[in-house]
Amino acid sequence: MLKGEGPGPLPPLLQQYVELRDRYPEYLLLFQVGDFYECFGEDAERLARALGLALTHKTSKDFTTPMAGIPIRAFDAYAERLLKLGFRLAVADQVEPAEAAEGLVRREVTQLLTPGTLVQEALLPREANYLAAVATGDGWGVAFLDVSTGEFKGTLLKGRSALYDELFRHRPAEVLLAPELRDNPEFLEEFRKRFPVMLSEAPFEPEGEGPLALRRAQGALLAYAARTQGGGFTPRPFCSYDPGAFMHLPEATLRALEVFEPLRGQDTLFGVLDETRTAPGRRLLQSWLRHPLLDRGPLEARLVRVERFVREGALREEVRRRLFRLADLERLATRLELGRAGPKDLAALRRSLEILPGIGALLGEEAALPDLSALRDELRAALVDEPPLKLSEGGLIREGYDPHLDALRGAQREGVAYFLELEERERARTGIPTLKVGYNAVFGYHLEVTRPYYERVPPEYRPVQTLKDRQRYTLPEMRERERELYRLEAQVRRREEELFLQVRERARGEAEALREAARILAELDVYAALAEVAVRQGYVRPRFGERLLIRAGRHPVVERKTPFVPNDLETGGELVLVTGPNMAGKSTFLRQTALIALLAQIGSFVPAEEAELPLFDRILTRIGAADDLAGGRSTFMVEMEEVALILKEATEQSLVLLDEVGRGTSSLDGVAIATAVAEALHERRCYALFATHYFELTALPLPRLKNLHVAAKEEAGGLTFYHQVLPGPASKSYGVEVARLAGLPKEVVERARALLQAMAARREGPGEAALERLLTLDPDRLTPLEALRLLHELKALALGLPLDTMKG
Ligand SMILES: Nc1ncnc2c1ncn2[C@@H]1O[C@H](COP(=O)(O)OP(=O)(O)OP(=O)(O)O)[C@@H](O)[C@H]1O
Repeated sequence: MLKGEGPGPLPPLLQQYVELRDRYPEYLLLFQVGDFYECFGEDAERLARALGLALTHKTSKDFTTPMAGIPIRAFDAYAERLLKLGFRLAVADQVEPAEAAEGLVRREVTQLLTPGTLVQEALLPREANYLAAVATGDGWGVAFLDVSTGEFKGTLLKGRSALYDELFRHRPAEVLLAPELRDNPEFLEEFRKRFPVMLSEAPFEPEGEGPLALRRAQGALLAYAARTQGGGFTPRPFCSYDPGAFMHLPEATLRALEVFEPLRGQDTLFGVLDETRTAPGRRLLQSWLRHPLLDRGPLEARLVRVERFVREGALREEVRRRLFRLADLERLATRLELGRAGPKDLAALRRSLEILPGIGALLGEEAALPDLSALRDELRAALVDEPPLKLSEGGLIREGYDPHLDALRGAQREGVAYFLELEERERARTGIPTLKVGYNAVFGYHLEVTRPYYERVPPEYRPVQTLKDRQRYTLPEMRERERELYRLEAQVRRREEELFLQVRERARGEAEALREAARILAELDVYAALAEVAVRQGYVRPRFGERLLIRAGRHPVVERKTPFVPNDLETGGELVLVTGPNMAGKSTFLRQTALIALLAQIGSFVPAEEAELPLFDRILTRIGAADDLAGGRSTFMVEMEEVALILKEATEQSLVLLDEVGRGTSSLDGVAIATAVAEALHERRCYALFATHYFELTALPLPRLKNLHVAAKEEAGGLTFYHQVLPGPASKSYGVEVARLAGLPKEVVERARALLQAMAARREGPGEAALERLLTLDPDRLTPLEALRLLHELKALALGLPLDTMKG
């Protein structure tokens, strides 16, 4: 029931509201009343709270209820906020003109809006906008649907972590979980922490082909899309893909390399690369970054295309200039199919089709664009230059397109001309110089006479309205003419609508060709964008081979902000240890190597003077302070889990980056773990870069160990960082020096220096000291307490620590 006060029955308007609202219980119903969308009762309170709106009251004779609303003209902005706040929206519009209604205006729900099923350009992000569904069965089935483009795909995965990686790659806006997952509190809790997105419900009835889990996921997506799109929606054919066909980029890697999202600051790899000029191009570039290729053939093919645009600057510029004016043809094709394309959409389509042949001519064979000139000509002939936003506004079909419409408009013009002439005629006839023909919504056309001339008003004038200083009249012949005009107006509107729908139908028939054009143009856009970045930033075309050789490599994101010191790397799959003081640039060096590899495997040029790279099957990373995403686990625990996964997955074709593994525990454990991990990586024969503070590692007796260090120099004023990577291990750690630079209190720095010296001295022979102490005592004469104290003492001696640090 509607929360309200008063004894009476619900007023009819609210009755209608409640009926519609109850049909969409999971949605917030926005109910059109004139120029506003209103909510009533508790929903009004929710709406007002969410948007910070004033809450008013709807009051009728003996009923009152809270009311809050948003103006329709500001709908997009409010809807976007509401969706972000986690609302699903049902929009109930008045579906007949208020004048035509007998009693209450008819209202219907015309749109259901949820974050994962949007097709409204104004509400959509520029990225792909996925709805995902997850089900279990013979594995983990996950399927994705982008309603705005019709993209529909999915895959069967073996385990939960693969599922998380796949979801993380696609960043769905909304997720449907099968009942067995939704009802599993442990799964649900973990899932919600990792993916704070809207979870919605749908039946998981199997649809399509393939393993059961995948069919169930597909079924859920189709059911949900059918509900929100009102049945008119058919996705593109389902594409079952194999994540193993692409380079494996786990969530940890995408995060650590800041591919799409910054860890700190705002800059990302995508941000640097995104010189695309069209929305489909932008989405394609994102998709390439999520799915780097494994095979040389297609990569070389991409590189050839990028190289052409690098070499031919004028061509690149010209193509990019034209691409800029293109509409999002991919999403437009979907709106055509859904019957949701408006006059502006068709105008944008026309503009785009006018640009197409020019691009085709510039590129020749390379852009085999479908011929859409017939549709273009049709749109040119049919639509006025600047059509209105809404079909109902009228005035969108061009003169000369349809003889019938032209005839109606001709008659309409004559009708209007009659009223203009009427003014002249009646002035002459009555001798009233101020006589005017006017129009208003209530009385229609009328004759207006001011007070001084009342006496001259002829008897056949029929008064319709009296104002302070003027009277309004009508004539029988005027009434007739007016009715005729209305009739013509309605006919014109109807005819325009008919013609518009015909043209839209024609365009809809070309939806597939439009998608094809969009696909080709998106690729062009990405090639041109990658070339643009390559030229601006001085990238080179990478080669693929056995060695990992990078000459004068740079970090593509860091180099945009600071003067960058380029660095070299050459390895044939050795374990490369990188040492050097904190802040020297070890992490940056590791990251830039991985970013160069990633860029090469999407077919991009890379920030270096020369680069030869193996085709990596995966990039695995353990870098930086691990945020505990799933909650409850310590930093060290997360770190070890990541290392475990790396050791499990790394192959000879993998690029592995480890940054300071073992930091999160005691230093002895840390060294031990780091050493064992280094040995295991060495064993795996993967391409590994291992940055560490443990100098013990640099001397490990491993045949394929290579030491590099990042140079720094101690000078009078402290440390100078050169950010230069040089052969061999670093000479010492400089940790205390960096601590001083960071502003640790002077006395603490002094104390640390002293301790460091003491420990270094004792480390010469810590075993000796412990042994000596052991030999001087008689175990039989010790109390248990003394024995315990002694054990602490021995341990301190063995570690070379001062005794007073080991109390307790
Ligand atoms: N080659 C380079 N040229 C210019 N600046 C660099 C270079 N490498 C790193 N830097 C800058 O030096 C700073 C420290 O870099 P980074 O975090 O890589 O150091 P680190 O050795 O990994 O430090 P820590 O051991 O404390 O993690 C950063 O601000 C980075 O921008």
